Order: sequence, then structure tokens, then C-alpha cells
Amino acid sequence: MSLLFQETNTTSSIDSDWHWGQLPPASPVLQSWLHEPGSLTRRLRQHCQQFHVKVLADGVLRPLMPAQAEWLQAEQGYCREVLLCCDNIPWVYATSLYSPATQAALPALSGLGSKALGELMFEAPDLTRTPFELTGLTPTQYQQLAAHAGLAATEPATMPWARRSALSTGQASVLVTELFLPNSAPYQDLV
Ligand SMILES: C=C(O[C@@H]1C=C(C(=O)O)C=C[C@H]1O)C(=O)O
Repeated sequence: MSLLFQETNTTSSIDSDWHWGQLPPASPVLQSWLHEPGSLTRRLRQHCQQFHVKVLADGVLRPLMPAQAEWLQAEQGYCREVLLCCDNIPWVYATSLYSPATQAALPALSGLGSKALGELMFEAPDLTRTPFELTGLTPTQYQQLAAHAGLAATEPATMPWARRSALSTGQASVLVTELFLPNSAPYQDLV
């Protein structure tokens, strides 16, 4: 499945191979961020004075790519694209994808605004998540994403890594993809 979700034909998607397991090698700091089991929002808050969520897009997703439709098991879905910012610097580009059934089961998802999705979902005592899948972006893929998300299109010094995992509570399930942006703390021992 692609990293970026198509929305009303306006955004492009980046095809990327997702892997299970211990990727990438050699950086304990990056590993710990990629495998953080708790709320990423909570962890990011610990690294800055001021945390905020910048919503890039929020709405119905149509048409869906086949793999997205397969995951959603629905003809359409909802997609939210955000930047998680620490002291005004974007550290994480995140997308979340969910079906109309999930929206019905968890209506608060629709009114999140600048509240972080993690702050809603991690309140649920029965929250579970699927094992993380990881992928690294090529410089070209990163430039494509940077242009889409309005980020500085500088060549990243290290390969940018993303993770994805589905968060579930009750009948609600949200596929969350998070890309750690270049120059954020997860890469501190790589640059
Ligand atoms: C899933 C979490 O929520 C974060 C917040 C998001 C949002 O507000 O859209 C999206 C993905 C996450 O990185 C989390 O904190 O772990």
C-alpha cells in the first residue's frame, strides 16, 4: 500500500515496500522511535515546550486505491493528514485512514480538529495495535512528499523512515502511518 493517501484526485501517492521487523539497523534511537508502542503524541510532547497538530487535509477519500479499499472493506473512507510539530518544527508527517463503520463506532474521530488522534485513541482502555511495518523513502520519494506537505524540499541527510500500524478499540480501527521527518530527534545519532 502506498505511503500517501489519494484524496479527491488531488494528491499523488508514493509506492513503497513495507517490511516487518527490525529495520533499519544500527541506530538505537531511531529503533526506539519506530517501535514506540505508546502514544507518539505523548512522546513528542516530552521533547518540546510547545506541541501542535497542523491539519493538512481531513475528509472523505475517493477514489480509493485497491489496497486501501481492501484494508477499509468499504468503497470510501476517511483520511486525515497532519504534521506533528515540536516548537513549530514538523517532526512527523502522519496519515490516518478509517472506514465509515469506524467513524460510526467512534464519532469523535470526525471532530478532532487540532487535537491529536493519539490523545483520543490512547484514552481507550481496550486499545490494541498491530505490529509495526516499516519503510524507508528514497530521496525522490521524500521530495515528492515534501512538495505535497509544504515542507522544505532539502535533500535529507539520512533516509527518512516511516512506520504503520492499525489502532483498534471496540469496533473502531484506524490505520496510522507516521513518517519521521529529517532533522528530527529520531535521527540524532545518525547525522
Ligand atoms: C496515533 C497517534 O496520534 C498521532 C496523531 C495523529 C493525528 O492527530 O492525526 C496521527 C497520527 C499520530 O502520530 C499517537 O499519538 O500515537
